[in-house]
Amino acid sequence: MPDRLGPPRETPLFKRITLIGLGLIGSSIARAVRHLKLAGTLVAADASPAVIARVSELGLADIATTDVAEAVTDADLVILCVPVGAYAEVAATIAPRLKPGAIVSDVGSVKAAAIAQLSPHIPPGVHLVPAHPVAGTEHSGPDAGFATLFIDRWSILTPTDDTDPAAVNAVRGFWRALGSNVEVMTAQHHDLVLAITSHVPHLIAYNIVGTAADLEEVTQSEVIKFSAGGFRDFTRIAASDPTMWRDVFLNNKEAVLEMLGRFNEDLAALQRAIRWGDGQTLFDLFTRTRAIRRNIIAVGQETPEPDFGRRRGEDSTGQ
Ligand SMILES: NC(=O)C1=CN([C@@H]2O[C@H](COP(=O)(O)OP(=O)(O)OC[C@H]3O[C@@H](n4cnc5c(N)ncnc54)[C@H](O)[C@@H]3O)[C@@H](O)[C@H]2O)C=CC1
Ligand SMILES: O=C(O)C(=O)Cc1ccc(O)cc1
Repeated sequence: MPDRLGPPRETPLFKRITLIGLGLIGSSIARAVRHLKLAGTLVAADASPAVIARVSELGLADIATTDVAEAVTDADLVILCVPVGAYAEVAATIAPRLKPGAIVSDVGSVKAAAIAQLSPHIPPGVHLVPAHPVAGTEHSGPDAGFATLFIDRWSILTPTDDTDPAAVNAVRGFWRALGSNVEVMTAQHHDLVLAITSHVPHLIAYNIVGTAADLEEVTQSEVIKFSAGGFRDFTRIAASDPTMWRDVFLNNKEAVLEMLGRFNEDLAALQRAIRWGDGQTLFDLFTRTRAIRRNIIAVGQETPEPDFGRRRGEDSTGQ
């Protein structure tokens, strides 16, 4: 699988791109946009002065500012890369400064709530094209980003029926340039699929690490000391950003609760199989799940072993 971006473009895709939020995802986009010369001018805006100082030190943008409203002036493409809980505030701040014809997009992990929070603020003549790159790590902040993050990953676009197809195509072209495969679906479908493939797995990781930590007292600290591979993999996921994940669960409530209901039923069936010594049920499930893992690796959506979220080039300790 290619782990490099292609050569820089002769002509930029957009005259002016503004990224709002320069953490893991925003700074990864900034690095790729700079490398590929996708923007005539790249503007970076973040509410945190420390983040903006770091963006300037790292040379991630042509202009770096804490003035979010000023940052979108004359932008052709604005991408929100902030936690979903900050969307309404950011949208209200930028709305009066968006120029007609501009595209507003985002990278949020939930989509129906993203649209609900953004669309009331989008002025007539400005195009909202919600997006979600299904790529990331447990790290946060501008130092955590890397330009190859999106290569061979999926980016999902969730336009509404009213969205201008030309604007959807422009955003599709942007993510294709960053190396992603692009799929279009409804926000509701996205939220249901991601609830089971991403959100519930994170909740399970947070929960099992929390349960183990609570058991530390009775086991005299042996839980962490003797943690085997499986538990260690959960601790990586459970190290993910608390603000971002709080916002994901608060904003994809129905789908997560629906999937948790299914999960609890299946867990109860496994409990029953263990209680009654029904080895066949356990064996059949474990055989099916092993095939799923092998298939994921075969289609190249995963690095093989042992830590599927690590950056390309990192060793298995994530260093
Ligand atoms: N972390 C991951 O693996 C992935 C995250 N996402 C989505 O990307 C978005 C950003 O996540 P990360 O980059 O991981 O977060 P991060 O915590 O690394 O960065 C977020 C940045 O937003 C800034 N920010 C917060 N509120 C703001 C406001 N009101 N105005 C301006 N700036 C503000 C913060 O100062 C910070 O620099 C989230 O919506 C998340 O759901 C999507 C795919 C993967
Ligand atoms: O680090 C991991 O394993 C992830 O699952 C990263 C991730 C987190 C949130 C997303 O919306 C998409 C990808």
